[in-house]
Amino acid sequence: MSNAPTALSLDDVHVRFPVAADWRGRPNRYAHALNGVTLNVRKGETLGIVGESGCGKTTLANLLMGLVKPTRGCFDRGGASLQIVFQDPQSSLDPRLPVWKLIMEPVMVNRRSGSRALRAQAAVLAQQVGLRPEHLDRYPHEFSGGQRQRIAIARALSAEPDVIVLDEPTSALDISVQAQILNLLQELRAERLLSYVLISHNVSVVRHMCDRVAVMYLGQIVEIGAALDVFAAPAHPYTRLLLESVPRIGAPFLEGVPQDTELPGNRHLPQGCFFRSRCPLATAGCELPQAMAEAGDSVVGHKCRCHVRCKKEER
Ligand SMILES: Nc1ncnc2c1ncn2[C@@H]1O[C@H](COP(=O)(O)OP(=O)(O)OP(=O)(O)O)[C@@H](O)[C@H]1O
Repeated sequence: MSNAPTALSLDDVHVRFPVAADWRGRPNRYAHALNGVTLNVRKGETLGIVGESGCGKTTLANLLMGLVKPTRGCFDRGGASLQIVFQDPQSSLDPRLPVWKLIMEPVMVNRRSGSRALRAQAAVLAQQVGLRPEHLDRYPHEFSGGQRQRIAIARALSAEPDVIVLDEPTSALDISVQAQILNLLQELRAERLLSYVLISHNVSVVRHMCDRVAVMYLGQIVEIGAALDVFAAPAHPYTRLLLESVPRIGAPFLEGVPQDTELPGNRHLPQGCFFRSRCPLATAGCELPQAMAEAGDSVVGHKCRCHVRCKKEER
């Protein structure tokens, strides 16, 4: 997998959103959602994106789907076609359309096939995702959450994408249904040689599904590597805390972080390492900007953005 060709790549991508304007209406304050993301997605892999709320995961998904443009840097789709599966199938499916039209909608805009041919195609896709022929003429409200997500997956497949962005694809589903949907996604990836970008705050879903994982903090990737390596030996202090923190009601997301430390906002980006103010390993050297460099475990492709935890920096 590490030698697989690249499906798409991002080079030093920045995205900022205007959040305030001067008296002439010109933006003068920004939310810095992505701050230099460099990343490639390989053909046939599942790349996981993890990080706490507000780190830029949705902005990254929207960028991949062409819904937001980089303010700086380059996004090269390399000719790949992309589709997305959203978290909540309840709101992502048009309630007025029957299942077969929902499934074929992404291609109906471009193709002039007759409705009989489209329906036949929908039947094949429905069967591949575990729906039955009699489901084709029903409407979304007649289905359970898991079945609706199967419809959303069939819909994404109908456009024959190279890459599917999975934005929290199972977090709206009952635990018992989550595994079925994840297994279905795994089977479809193998059958169709798809690439997935799996965005999730659920570390165990990423561990189960992904070949590689990228950890985001305040719009930057702070660690990337084979999922096995990152989970076995997390290098960046943020990743360590993220993996150690067990979500509990009322508990802070990062339990190892002292509670009197300030969470830096993305309107005034910190100098140096973005995680510095919350980091248990912070030293004077963290006041300098941190570059991605090989993590100290000598595993090829395992990189992190921390001078304390890296072999040497690639400046
Ligand atoms: N359209 C927008 N206008 C202003 N700020 C935005 C906009 N979209 C995102 N942001 C800001 O950019 C940052 C990243 O947001 P994003 O939604 O990408 O994070 P996230 O990791 O997906 O969070 P969550 O898991 O809560 O959805 C946040 O601080 C957010 O407030």
